[in-house]
Amino acid sequence: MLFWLLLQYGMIVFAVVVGLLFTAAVCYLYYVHQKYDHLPGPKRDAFFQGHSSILKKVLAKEECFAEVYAKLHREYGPLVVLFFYHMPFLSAVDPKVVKELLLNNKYPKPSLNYDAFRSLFGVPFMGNGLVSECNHEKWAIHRRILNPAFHRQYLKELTGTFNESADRLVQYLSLKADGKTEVKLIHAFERVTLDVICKVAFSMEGDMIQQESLFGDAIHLCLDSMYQAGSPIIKIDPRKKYRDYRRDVKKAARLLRGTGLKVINDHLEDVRQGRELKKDILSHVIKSAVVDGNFTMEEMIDEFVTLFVGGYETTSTLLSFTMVCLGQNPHVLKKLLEEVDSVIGDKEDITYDDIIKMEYMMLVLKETLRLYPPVIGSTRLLPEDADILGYKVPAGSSVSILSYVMARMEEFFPDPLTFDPDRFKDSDNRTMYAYFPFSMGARSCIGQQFAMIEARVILCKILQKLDFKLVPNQDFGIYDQLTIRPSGDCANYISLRNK
Ligand code: HEM
Repeated sequence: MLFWLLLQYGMIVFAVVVGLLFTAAVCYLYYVHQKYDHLPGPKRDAFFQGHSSILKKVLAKEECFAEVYAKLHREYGPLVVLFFYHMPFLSAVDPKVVKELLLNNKYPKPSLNYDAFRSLFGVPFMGNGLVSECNHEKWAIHRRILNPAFHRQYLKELTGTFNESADRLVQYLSLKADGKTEVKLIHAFERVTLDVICKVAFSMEGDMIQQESLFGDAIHLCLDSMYQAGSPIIKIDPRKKYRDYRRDVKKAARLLRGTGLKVINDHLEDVRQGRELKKDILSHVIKSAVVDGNFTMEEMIDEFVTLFVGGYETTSTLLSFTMVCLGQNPHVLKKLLEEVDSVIGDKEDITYDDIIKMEYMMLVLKETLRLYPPVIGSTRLLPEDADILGYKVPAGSSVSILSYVMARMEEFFPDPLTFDPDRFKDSDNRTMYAYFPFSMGARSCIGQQFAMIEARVILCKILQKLDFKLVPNQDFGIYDQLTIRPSGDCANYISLRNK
């Protein structure tokens, strides 16, 4: 009898607690909605999930985020808000907002957005490396130490290493250059950029181009899981499929950090043995850690993984999209080949001085980054209430500024969907804050020079020796996985060039 009374009492208490929690959640969500309901944007599909149909389509890879926002901005104007569950996501596409948010250090990166960079299902990943450190003072110390390693002057001295990797790529592609084999360039570029980052940044041994590499798969898996972090289900779903997924992601994160630990220990051993430090980017971190104690071991591993991830997929994506654009625009390819032949000719070692003469190639890369910026934009946190384009936006909001969307707007780039490298020859102030594939301001990409040197050396080498023809009727869409990349394989028929 007493048992039943207690059970009934317990159930009443439980129902009251659940009821209170539910009411609190409803009130909270109502309060959050009220704060943003004056902003433009589509109607929410559901009170709790917000714009869940959009999120579902994006996570199912039916649409990419950048395209979703591009459509919304066309419909609702330069400021748009979407709700994913209780979280408002604002996007602004206006040069004044870009300038204010990106060039002003008072707007930090929103820490919450970078949680998925720091750890994956509880296993450390990029930690508080340069990309994900949101405390400005802490970030500034590490950035100051790493800046010289990415300076043009320093990278100039490493052009030989870029050449060696590009030569290995040409060898690899030449083996398939029979004019009829479909070669998936996307994978070839992933291998070469992995090879470059391993050698230039970390002096790692081994040929990543000829060998199947575990690292590429590990990075893809980690990027995918960072992307999927938008869905809370994936973190807790007990079904085998999701348990296996979480296990594989954790294993991949451990592989990358474990490799970092080994590479760092090799460098530290050089210091202990009094040997000269290797001429690579990691040595700048090691020197600073040993001399000034500016990095702990965990922080060094954070930077290792950050550079590994940041430096590999972005540049391979740029190369893949460039080859798609060149294949689709034979007049551009012809002009570029003329430049390669006149500046490089049969030269084997491409120097920094050679590549800066390749002015048209630079325009081609810039135009590719306009249409296909691998990182679609940046996000900043408003520390206090702000007026954005005439709307009051509450403190604590995250506002995204999307290079992908702005660089495809007619008002900044006439006839935006046409691939026209010459448009950058005389670009004016209109485009100054509408084109920022490497972001802008203090938190802009540290690897911009690195990527552009690498891309030019690789393009020069492959165009010098090989002919490319896009395999017709393949998928030329965009695949969104945190960074964007071609949804197809960028398949080409390759033959040796007949000059
Ligand atoms: C085409 C190639 C690349 C593109 C389009 C690109 C783009 C970007 C963008 C847009 C950001 C800002 C991200 C944000 O706001 O959260 C960024 C940051 C960063 N990128 Fe790149 N990136 C490229 C290549 C590289 C390379 C080759 C490296 C390293 C070797 C690199 C390392 C980094 C790092 C460490 C940051 C964080 C910088 C900081 O906050 O101090 N990136 N990149």
